[in-house]
Amino acid sequence: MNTTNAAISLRGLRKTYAGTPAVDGVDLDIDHGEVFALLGPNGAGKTTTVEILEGFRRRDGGEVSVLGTDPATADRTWQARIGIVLQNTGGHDELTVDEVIRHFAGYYPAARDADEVIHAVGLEDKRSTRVRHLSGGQRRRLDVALGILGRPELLFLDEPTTGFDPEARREFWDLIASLADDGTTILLTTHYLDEAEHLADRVGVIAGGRIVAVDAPARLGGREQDTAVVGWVDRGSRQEMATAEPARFIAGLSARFGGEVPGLTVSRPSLEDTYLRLIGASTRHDGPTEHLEHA
Ligand SMILES: Nc1ncnc2c1ncn2[C@@H]1O[C@H](COP(=O)(O)OP(=O)(O)OP(=O)(O)O)[C@@H](O)[C@H]1O
Repeated sequence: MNTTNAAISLRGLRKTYAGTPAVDGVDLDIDHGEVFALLGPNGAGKTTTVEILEGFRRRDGGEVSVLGTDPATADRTWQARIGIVLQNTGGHDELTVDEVIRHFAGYYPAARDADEVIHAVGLEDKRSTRVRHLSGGQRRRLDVALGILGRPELLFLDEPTTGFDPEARREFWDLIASLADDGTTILLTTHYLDEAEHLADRVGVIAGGRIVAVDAPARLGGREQDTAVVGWVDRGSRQEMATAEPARFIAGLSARFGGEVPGLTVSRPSLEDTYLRLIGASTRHDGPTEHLEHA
């Protein structure tokens, strides 16, 4: 297996539940320092894949290397190098935010400073609040705080901003960007396409347990080569033209209007359009998958 610069390397990963494949031959390399978003509809196999990488689930086939180690046989030293934010964590209801963070800091050989972490996730106002009194979004921030406490080289984030209000999501994105700047490798799953577009160096789309596309968000599924649609207003009526050469077309329009083009817009398929096309194509080939969910 080629693991030269890969923080994560998968070859032919397979997992079957009661004879039904949930992950069906996944090959993937994620580089050190990369932010990688795994996208896919409900039931696509994201959580199963990620939990195998985290060492929580056993695979039925394939090769897996995470930070140079097979998670199925990894020890505590390896565990201390990764950070995990699961979809639903609970517990510690009677402790305060401050107590929970200081308690878990004790488990790591070189934990981040508790105050620094509380500040990073924006829970300063809640440091003396018991966990059971936190809102859903605040609990999620606490989950993230616990995930980054041990200065992980590799951070797994499973739907990290579900339940966040828009401002909290932006703040969280800044936090992830700063962790990435420090060299942390990040694998996140999300149903928010804008989140993937904002944060990820590359995205992988998984459907029916198979990877159907991997690329930078701007290039996924040939997006950057897709036809652009130029819109404008001519004598009060909206016009549109699909073109592979929008700059040339707009130059022609501008000449016609003698300068500014009224109501000019240029649009290309959004990441969501591309994602839905990829998922749709996969669904048609593989039979029905479960419901789509996206923000
Ligand atoms: N413990 C389990 N036992 C049986 N089937 C399971 C188990 N965990 C997952 N599955 C099935 O495996 C498939 C993949 O599930 P998985 O949770 O990996 O999907 P996902 O992409 O994370 O979905 P979501 O976006 O809803 O979180 C689904 O069909 C699911 O029903």
